[in-house]
Parts: sequence; C-alpha cells; structure tokens
Amino acid sequence: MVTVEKLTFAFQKNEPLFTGLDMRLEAGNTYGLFGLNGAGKTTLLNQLSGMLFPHKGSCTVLGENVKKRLPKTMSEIYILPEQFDLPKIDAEIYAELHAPFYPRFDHTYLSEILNEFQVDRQKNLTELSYGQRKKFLIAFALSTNSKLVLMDEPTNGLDIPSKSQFRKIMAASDQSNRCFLISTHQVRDLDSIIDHVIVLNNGKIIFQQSVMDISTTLSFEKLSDDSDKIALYSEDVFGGKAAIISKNKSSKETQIDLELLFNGIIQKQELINNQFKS
Ligand SMILES: Nc1ncnc2c1ncn2[C@@H]1O[C@H](COP(=O)(O)OP(=O)(O)OP(=O)(O)O)[C@@H](O)[C@H]1O
Repeated sequence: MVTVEKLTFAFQKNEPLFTGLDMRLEAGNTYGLFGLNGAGKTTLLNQLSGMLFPHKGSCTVLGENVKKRLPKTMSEIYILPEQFDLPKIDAEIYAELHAPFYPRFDHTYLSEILNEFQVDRQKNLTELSYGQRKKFLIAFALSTNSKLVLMDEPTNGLDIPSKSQFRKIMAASDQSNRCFLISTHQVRDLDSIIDHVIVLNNGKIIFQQSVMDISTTLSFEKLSDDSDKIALYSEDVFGGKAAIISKNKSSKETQIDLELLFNGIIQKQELINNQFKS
C-alpha cells in the first residue's frame, strides 16, 4: 500500500534528515513508528501525506506518487497531527463539512466513537480541552475509512480511561483493508494495538519486524545477577537485569517489552537485526 523509495530530504542544506530511506507498508497492518526525539517521525508522516515533498526518491500510496496530490489519493490518506487547530464549529458541522472528502465516511461510526469517548458533539470544538479535541480527531480519523491513517502521538493528552478506550476502539475497528502508521513515544499505549514495529534512526529505517516474528525470535526476561544466560541487550533493574535474549526451543513465551526492544535496537542495531536472518 505504501512504498517509500530512496527518500532523501533536508530542512537545512548540509543537514540531511533522510538519506535514502526505504520502507514498505502493507494493508491490514498497524505499524508502530518509534524513534528518538528529532529522528524525523513527524516529517516522515508529513511526507507520506503529501504535505512535504522529497528532495530525491519517492513516496507512493496505492500506486500513486503522493507528491502529485491527486484527489483520489488524498481521499485515501488521513493524518492526525500532534499539533492542530480546529475551527469554531461543533463536531456535527465539522463532520458535515469535511466528510465529503472521504467517499466511505461513516457518520454512524463517528457518533459511536464520540459517545464512547464522551465528547460533546454540540459544543464548539474550540471550547473542548486538548484531550477532548484529540479524541474528536481520533474518532474522525477512524470514521473516514481512508486506507492509510497516519497518527502522530495519538494518545498524548488523553487521560488514563481515554487511553484504554483508544486501545479498545482501535482493536475493534475493521483494519482488514486499512493501514495504520502510528508514531509515538508512549510505547505502552500501543503495545496491544500494533502488529509491526518500525524504528527510525539516523535518517533510515533501522528495524522493521512483525510482532509475531519478534515474539518467535526474541525473549524478554528478567535475569538475576548470577544468571549465565547471554543477553543481546540488557538494562539494570531492581534485583537484576531486564534482558533481550535470542530465543531457542527451551525459551518460554514472554511478552514483548517495547521500551527495552527500542533501546536494544538503538544500542545494538546489528546484533538484534542479525537474529532475524535465517
Ligand atoms: N519546519 C522545520 N524547519 C526546520 N527544521 C525542522 C522543521 N521541522 C522539523 N525540523 C527538524 O527536523 C528534525 C526532525 O523533526 P521531527 O519533528 O520530524 O522529529 P520527530 O522524530 O517527530 O521528533 P519528536 O519525537 O521530538 O516529536 C528535527 O531536528 C527538527 O528540528
């Protein structure tokens, strides 16, 4: 669904942000996009939504170069930015005005999600809190039914119950023909939603694997100080080490620790990636 080829881009001359970045995303998947501050996650989402253009290379969505900004392509891409302004109108009028851009917009679904999130549809959007406005836009994003949904820090500003509602709504949404790319630092908010992990660092995608392959390849364990297990990467924690270990037949099933995995990839990129080469 999405192909990024040799994407090169810089905001300032001689300070390249992306240097020949390649990435492919398929329909039916929800990708978590992780990277250090300033790695370029927001910029990549903006490139994929046609708001910024590559200096070299291309971003293709559903077979069309996004840079052409064809209406048929734009109607299949929805970006939920981290920072946004909303007009002084209520949610219902906003939906009436903006839904026509999205041919499969589902007004019933929008109402359902807004009810779940308890967002007041009659209030002007400018009078809602940041978190309430964010919930409105999440609901709008899902209701567009566009094929590619890009979300930048969607859970930032959401209170604890809203974060779990977000996870529930995402898990219940029909994702079979859609592709979600979600950039976040709040890894715990996403760990039950995403089925692929992507890490962006130094202008390139340095890791992209499915959650299933990660689970079958790596194990995430707490090791005591006298353990003889060899860790690919470890961090000191109270009473021992949190470790990423190469999985073997005797390894038990463990839950992926996304935070540890991210740190491991940043520190030991080659070693971790080598585990996935059969
Ligand atoms: N409009 C702009 N003009 C100049 N430089 C910019 C602009 N927008 C972003 N940058 C720079 O590009 C780099 C990547 O920024 P970007 O916001 O894409 O990173 P990010 O991975 O989303 O960061 P964060 O995790 O902090 O949100 C940063 O060094 C930033 O300073």
